[in-house]
Amino acid sequence: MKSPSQTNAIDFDSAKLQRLGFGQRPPVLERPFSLAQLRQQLGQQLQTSLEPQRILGLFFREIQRVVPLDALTYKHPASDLRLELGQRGHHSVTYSLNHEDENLGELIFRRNQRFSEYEQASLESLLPTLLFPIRNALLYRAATQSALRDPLTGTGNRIAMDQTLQREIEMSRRHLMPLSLLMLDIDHFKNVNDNYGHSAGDDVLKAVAASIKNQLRNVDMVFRFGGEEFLILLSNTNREAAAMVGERLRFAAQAENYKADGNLVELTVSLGCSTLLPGESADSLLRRADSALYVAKREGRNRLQMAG
Ligand SMILES: Nc1nc2c(ncn2[C@@H]2O[C@H](COP(=O)(O)OP(=O)(O)OP(=O)(O)O)[C@@H](O)[C@H]2O)c(=O)[nH]1
Repeated sequence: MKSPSQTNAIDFDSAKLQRLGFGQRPPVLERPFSLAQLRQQLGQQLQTSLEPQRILGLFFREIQRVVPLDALTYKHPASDLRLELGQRGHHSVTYSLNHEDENLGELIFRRNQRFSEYEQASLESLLPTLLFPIRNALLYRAATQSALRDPLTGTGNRIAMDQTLQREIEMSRRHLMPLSLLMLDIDHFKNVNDNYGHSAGDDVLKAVAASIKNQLRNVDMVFRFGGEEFLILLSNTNREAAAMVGERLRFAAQAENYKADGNLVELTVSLGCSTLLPGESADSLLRRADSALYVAKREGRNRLQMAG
């Protein structure tokens, strides 16, 4: 039996998505459109994606058939998720999404005109169509994130780092933007374990990761590279700017008092920094940062070494 060609498969999918209103061009919004019709349509459409951004984007677009809006905000702090769609508006109505005892986030509808009671009732009757799609999307997000996170420190793990580094290198080439990398290692970390125990060492590792994340704009670019080693990817950052970030991280680590088994410990970190060269591979970029880190250690620790 001949298997369907890829072209056929794509045609079928796009036709199906088109019928559900996912065409490339946004459909002309027809009004009036009954609430019951819209509820039915949303019930089908919203379950075709597991991405919160996509689900809320569709919801935001479609509900405007019955309630014109200027903006929609969705917040789910437990998933570290905040999405903003549209512009700001003076008036707002807020709903908390709950399913049984589970909090599925908060939705804020905004616009410059007051919401009438009828409009609020309409929104309330459409909100249930979001519950299961959002719940599935949150579960999916949690599952994919846990596969990509280091459970101890909450930073990205090695798999996430490999994927992100490759993607950032491609972006850097395509958009002709610099890309730098910092490799950070805690100095004499073995002493913390030896003096206070492994579990106290774990607490210190968590605190160091938190201190690194506090100093950075994009916390999604911090990865635990090895035991007490972290890797920080700095997109659109040249050598000089990366050196400044590296020094900032070094000062922050030194300024902080870490708690190990109830005792205050002072720590320093050493860093190696490399900036992507034309045509350079991910391996080579990592190797150069690692060699620079080795030099920083050899030359006395608590320092930043730039790769040559
Ligand atoms: N508590 C804890 N310790 C870890 C973990 N992973 C690695 N380590 C410890 O990190 C220490 C690393 O020690 P070394 O590689 O000798 O380096 P160091 O003592 O930091 O010294 P320098 O890097 O040379 O400044 C070892 O004691 C490891 O057991 C972890 O997940 N938790």
